[in-house]
Amino acid sequence: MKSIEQLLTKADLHFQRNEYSQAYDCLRIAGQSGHLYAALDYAYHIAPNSPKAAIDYLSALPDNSKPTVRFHCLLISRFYLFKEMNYELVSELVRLASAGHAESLIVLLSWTEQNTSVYAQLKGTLGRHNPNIYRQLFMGDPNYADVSTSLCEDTIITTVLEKQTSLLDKTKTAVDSNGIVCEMSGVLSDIECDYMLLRYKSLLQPSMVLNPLNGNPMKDDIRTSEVAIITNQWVDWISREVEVKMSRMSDTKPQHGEPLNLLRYKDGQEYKPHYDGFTDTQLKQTSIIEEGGQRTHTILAYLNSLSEGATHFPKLGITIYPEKGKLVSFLNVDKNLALEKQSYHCGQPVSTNEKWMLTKWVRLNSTQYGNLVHGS
Ligand SMILES: O=C(O)CCC(=O)C(=O)O
Ligand SMILES: [Fe+2]
Repeated sequence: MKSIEQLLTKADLHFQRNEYSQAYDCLRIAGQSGHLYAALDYAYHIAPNSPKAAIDYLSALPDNSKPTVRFHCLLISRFYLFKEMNYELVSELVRLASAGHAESLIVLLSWTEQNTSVYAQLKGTLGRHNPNIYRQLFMGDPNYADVSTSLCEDTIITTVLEKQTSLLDKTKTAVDSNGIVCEMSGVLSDIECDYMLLRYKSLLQPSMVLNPLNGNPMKDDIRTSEVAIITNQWVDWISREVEVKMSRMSDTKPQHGEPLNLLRYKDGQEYKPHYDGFTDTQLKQTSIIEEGGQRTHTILAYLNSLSEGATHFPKLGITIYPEKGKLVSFLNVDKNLALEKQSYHCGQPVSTNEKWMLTKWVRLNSTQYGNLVHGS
């Protein structure tokens, strides 16, 4: 019988030699011997193709009653197995939240209207159990001290399920007569917007664009913002939820998405007029084809509201100002998959304010990222 440390060292060696199945086998056993992160790595490795097996594996661990283990079972159920929030799932999330589990509380808060008693109860529970996370998310608002009642579980379950139904019933509005650009307000909750910004801002780096000649990322004056690319090692429940909302709104599949980009523009930064779709030269490059082919759609989400820094489509004469929680989607190609010339657009410069947003570029086919994060 090997120790956990020996198993992890062995897994590392296999990873270095690209021997993935042996490496994950070591993680599986290390997980069963009590190493939680090895167990989660293994579970997320098998979840895209075998979500049920991933949940069974986690549920059979010796520490299967730990909130973290239960939370990840629920996450796998929601995004890989059922692909929706159902009654059982929300009730278990509420039980974890009642016990003070921070991530469960944040997920539930993101599904709840502000200024309601349910919101105040969830906020209070987060403040009491996780004061540091509370302070970051609510910027020091000390109001939770007023709310001392315990969570009213049935009301929370009903609230979350009703919110899901109301979001599914929402319809997008075409902004131009051909429906190239569409918008939908109030899709992301304030908590989702604030959380995405706070959680991922530490990953910000200068933005890149793809070199039209060889497809390699490069710095260019055309795009001066900073960007955080939320790759699969950083995704969590909230970021996946945002992606699902973006894909519903644009009638695309979450599996076809590239990783989300979090963008920050400040001090005159901008994204000059450009196409998101690839040129014919870029489409001949294997790296682009392998990763799902042409970028057919773009979905933007604004994380704050501004009266500058609009997204502008000069050929369509459309100007959309950032509005917190609003999604905008547009087509980068026409019916024949040729570049949609009308999709030419820019992010206008900001002067006095910071502009925070998310961009999702969606490909014609599945991406490796999409399958890993949303199942196959
Ligand atoms: O900043 C904007 O409003 C547009 C961003 C954009 O065009 C992009 O990320 O592709
Ligand atoms: Fe763009």
